[in-house]
Amino acid sequence: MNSIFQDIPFVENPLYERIIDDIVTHKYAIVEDFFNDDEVEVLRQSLVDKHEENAFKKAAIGNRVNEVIVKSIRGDVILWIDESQANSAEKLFFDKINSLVDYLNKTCFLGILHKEFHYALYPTGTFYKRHIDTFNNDDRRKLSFVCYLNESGWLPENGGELVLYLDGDGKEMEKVIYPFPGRVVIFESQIIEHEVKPVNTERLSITGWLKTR
Ligand SMILES: O=C(O)CCC(=O)C(=O)O
Ligand SMILES: [Fe+2]
Repeated sequence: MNSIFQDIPFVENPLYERIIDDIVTHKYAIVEDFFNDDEVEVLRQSLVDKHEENAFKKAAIGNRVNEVIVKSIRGDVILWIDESQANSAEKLFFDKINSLVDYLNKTCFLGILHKEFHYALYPTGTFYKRHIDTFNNDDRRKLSFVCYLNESGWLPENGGELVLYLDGDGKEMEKVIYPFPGRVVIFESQIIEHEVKPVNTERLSITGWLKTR
């Protein structure tokens, strides 16, 4: 019998399978070249244009109910991205994100229903102290997602490393991750404490969360 639920063949995606494996095993995944050079370029240009239009705001800590700006904790400026108003760069961004989210939902029963993403620019000298991405009054964030949009040739001496604090058999272990362009880091929002070390030059990214409910 024909039905609209006729089997659409499920095609295994090796990259997504690897991401899922890494998250299940290590609580985080690092993906090189999730966005290729051209994609990074258009996304960076979109960030830079909006920043030049003065659309960015100082980032706060806490959520929208409960937010305060504390420069001794975080110094980046951000702009939330509205998917319904996406420009061509942002459409390309959400196409890739949505493809991964669909796959996660088909294979992992994570139940991701919502997402939220913002551009972030860390001016020279800024940082984001050690923290966790969920709030006392809201635990819907399941996966944190950071996508780096820096120019190619990012040097370790630029600083701005993302440090994940992991559990290495009862002993804390630091995983240091450089914000190389095209690289994406995904981690469990409710578990992984992390920080952004001080930057010695501007540092550009898109950060977001995949959420339940
Ligand atoms: O930019 C990064 O590497 C991480 C940013 C972050 O931790 C956050 O925005 O919550
Ligand atoms: Fe964070």
